[in-house]
Amino acid sequence: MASPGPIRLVNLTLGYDRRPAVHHLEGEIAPGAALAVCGPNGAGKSTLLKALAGLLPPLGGRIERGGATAREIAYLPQLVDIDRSFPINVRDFVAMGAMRRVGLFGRLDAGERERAAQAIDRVGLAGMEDRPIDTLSGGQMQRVLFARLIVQDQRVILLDEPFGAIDEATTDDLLGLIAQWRGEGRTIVAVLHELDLARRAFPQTLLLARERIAWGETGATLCADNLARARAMSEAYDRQARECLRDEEAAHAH
Ligand SMILES: Nc1ncnc2c1ncn2[C@@H]1O[C@H](COP(=O)(O)OP(=O)(O)OP(=O)(O)O)[C@@H](O)[C@H]1O
Repeated sequence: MASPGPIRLVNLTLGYDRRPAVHHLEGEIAPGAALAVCGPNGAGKSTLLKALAGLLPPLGGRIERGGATAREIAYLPQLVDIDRSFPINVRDFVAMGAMRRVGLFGRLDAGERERAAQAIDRVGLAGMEDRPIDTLSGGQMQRVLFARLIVQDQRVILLDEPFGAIDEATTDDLLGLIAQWRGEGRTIVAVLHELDLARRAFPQTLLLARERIAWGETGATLCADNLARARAMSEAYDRQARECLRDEEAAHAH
């Protein structure tokens, strides 16, 4: 892999319909870092990941991707956002990770097929290659999604709540894979709700509550003081948003 530069967030403001959801973020993700993004519900964590993946243009500021294009970044959305009704089996779904190399309608050569088979084996799903993905359990589906990430083989990997609804055994297996990716020098950014997982497996954490509360070594970032500030910030923001909404409704009523 070519040696990449850091990912830089420069005065980054993100939002929807011109309404900011994340304000004036500044920070840097070093190549090979494993960064957890934590914070209350609605803090803007998924919004930040979408922007890093190039799926949401900034309202202000910018993201510098250290020489990589957004397409060279692998992104795993939340499981609930993935449409599983598409009729496709495990083998073909995992092989789709090779799309950037072979093109949308390109033929998979023996090397790519072997790569997909190895990835399925690595996540512990050997023997399930022919299963349609809509018949998988939540944990099995998460393993399939990680297998597709292996095939994608990108140096930056973004994970939105990868351990959301999965049991301890699956979590441990997937944490093992993340450790392997780190050993290979890849950069990992993961939205995590369980702070203990961040403390266990991610040396760096960004604590987000619409803005940066803290960003640094995980233990120090997730101290009681910072967590209380994040909660207060988030509650104040929600209160303010509700008041704005009331004002808008009142304006409409007249
Ligand atoms: N597609 C959208 N259109 C409009 N507003 C959105 C959209 N997606 C998210 N938002 C708003 O942006 C804000 C941040 O949401 P986001 O999903 O990034 O938070 P989060 O930290 O990931 O939350 P959670 O922990 O609940 O998943 C919220 O107020 C949310 O309602």
